[in-house]
Amino acid sequence: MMKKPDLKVVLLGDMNVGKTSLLHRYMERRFQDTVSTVGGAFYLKQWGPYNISIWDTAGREQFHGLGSMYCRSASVIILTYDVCNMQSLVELEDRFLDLTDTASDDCIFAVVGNKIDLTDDLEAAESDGERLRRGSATKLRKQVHTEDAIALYKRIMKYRMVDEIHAPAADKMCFETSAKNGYNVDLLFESVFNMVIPLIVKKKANGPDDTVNLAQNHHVKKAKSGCC
Ligand SMILES: Nc1nc2c(ncn2[C@@H]2O[C@H](COP(=O)(O)OP(=O)(O)OP(=O)(O)O)[C@@H](O)[C@H]2O)c(=O)[nH]1
Ligand SMILES: [Mg+2]
Repeated sequence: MMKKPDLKVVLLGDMNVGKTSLLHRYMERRFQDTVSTVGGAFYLKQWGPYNISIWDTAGREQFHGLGSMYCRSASVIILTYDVCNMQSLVELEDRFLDLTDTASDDCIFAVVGNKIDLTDDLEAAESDGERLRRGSATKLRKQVHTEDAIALYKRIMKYRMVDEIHAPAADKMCFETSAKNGYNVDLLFESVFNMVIPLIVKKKANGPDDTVNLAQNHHVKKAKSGCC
């Protein structure tokens, strides 16, 4: 019998930023064609003795109403934007941040700039061979800089009323990734998993009723099948 998840991780962000691709890369170790997500989907990840559910949400406006339900009791929210699209960062604050009101009080936030392979910013994001084959003329300009993401992270902490001294350091919680070539993808998920383990331990010590609520999961699944 499957054990119920010990905690919940939710990916949020505008359509087309690469949420589904990041999850495929992490869970299936590959980059493949995606279709724009309808409603949401979840994966289960075994992390040491713990079961973590990872929820992929739809960025499309029409599914916006589901967002706060997906975030309910979440321990980690991964806010994802596209480094070549400033508007996708702006949307995180304007459209997605208030959906996280339903997350756990001690929820950890990560801000993730995906598609770094499309920019010249990070030579490490591709191999020499790839760079030679492609040539550098086709690279896009990076529109969102690390400092923009760090500033957003700090505003998120303010919004959540988390004292900066108690929050994980901004530079540790802002990542730049490529679902396409895998750059920083494992680092992202492994960092947040390691960070929430103390929270799992604390929740377990507080008794089973304080862990992920089954009734709530049931609710989410019903909603999911309803809209697919
Ligand atoms: N170059 C590049 N393309 C990417 C990367 N990640 C995703 N893409 C492409 O961007 C498009 C959107 O990716 P998805 O993963 O479907 O985006 P999403 O955030 O799940 O979108 P919604 O489900 O509509 O919210 C697809 O064409 C992907 O192939 C990346 O790291 N680099
Ligand atoms: Mg998707």
